[in-house]
Amino acid sequence: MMRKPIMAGNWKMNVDHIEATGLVEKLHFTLVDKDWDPAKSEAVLCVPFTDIRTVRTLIDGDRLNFGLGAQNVSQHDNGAYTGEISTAMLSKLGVGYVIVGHSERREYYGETDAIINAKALKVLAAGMTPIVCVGEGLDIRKAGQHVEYTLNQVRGTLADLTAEQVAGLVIAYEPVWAIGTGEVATPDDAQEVCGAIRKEVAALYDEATAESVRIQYGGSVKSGNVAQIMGQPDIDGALVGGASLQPDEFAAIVRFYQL
Ligand SMILES: O=C[C@H](O)COP(=O)(O)O
Repeated sequence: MMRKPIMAGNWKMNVDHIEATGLVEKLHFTLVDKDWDPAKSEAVLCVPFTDIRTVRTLIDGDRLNFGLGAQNVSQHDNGAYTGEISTAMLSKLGVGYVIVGHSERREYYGETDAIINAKALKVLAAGMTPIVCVGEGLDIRKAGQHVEYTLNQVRGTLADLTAEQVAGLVIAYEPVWAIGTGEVATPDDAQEVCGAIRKEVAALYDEATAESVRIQYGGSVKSGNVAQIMGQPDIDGALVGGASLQPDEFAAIVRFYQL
């Protein structure tokens, strides 16, 4: 089966809803100028909650070929969870993707595999696609435990998901030491773990599910290094932080698959 590549920009806590208008328009015009063919790859913007309405309106109004994503969601349906946002609220705004378990959520907000698993299940139940993040820190990498550590996160975060659900989701492998540091994993390093993730999905489910799930690499992806990383057999796209805030950079990354 041919997997459709997916390039997702994670704006993190940057860009207010006014600035979002400028960024989306610039990105759109850059891509249109360059004859981007959205049939060949998918582009998703994972924006702050406060930007969702604005970006949805721009996508609909200008018929832009971008998917819309959120960066987090509650694992609860509704109720007394001050400050939280539910899957129902997101899906009603036309959100299609939700990042769950980003390493920054794990590190600063204590999210465990069990919480991330609960969030992934809720996202799926609401008809959206989770982008489930996994990846090791520097100490684990130095100790040579990165593959086993990451696979353990995969097992924990995918618990109780059906084969059909896993076939449709996106797993983002982000070695924490490569996030926002300018330090990119080598193509072989990235492939080692992404290949192991696909094998693990085959072992947990079946070959067809493993062939279908899309696996992204994330960590200092830029227009200048995207080709090397995406050239690997088990890497189907990128989760891009810093470079997604620069329209020319992100447009070049999105267009990589049609060059
Ligand atoms: O979600 C995106 C990743 O954390 C990568 O961020 P970065 O491209 O700024 O290294």
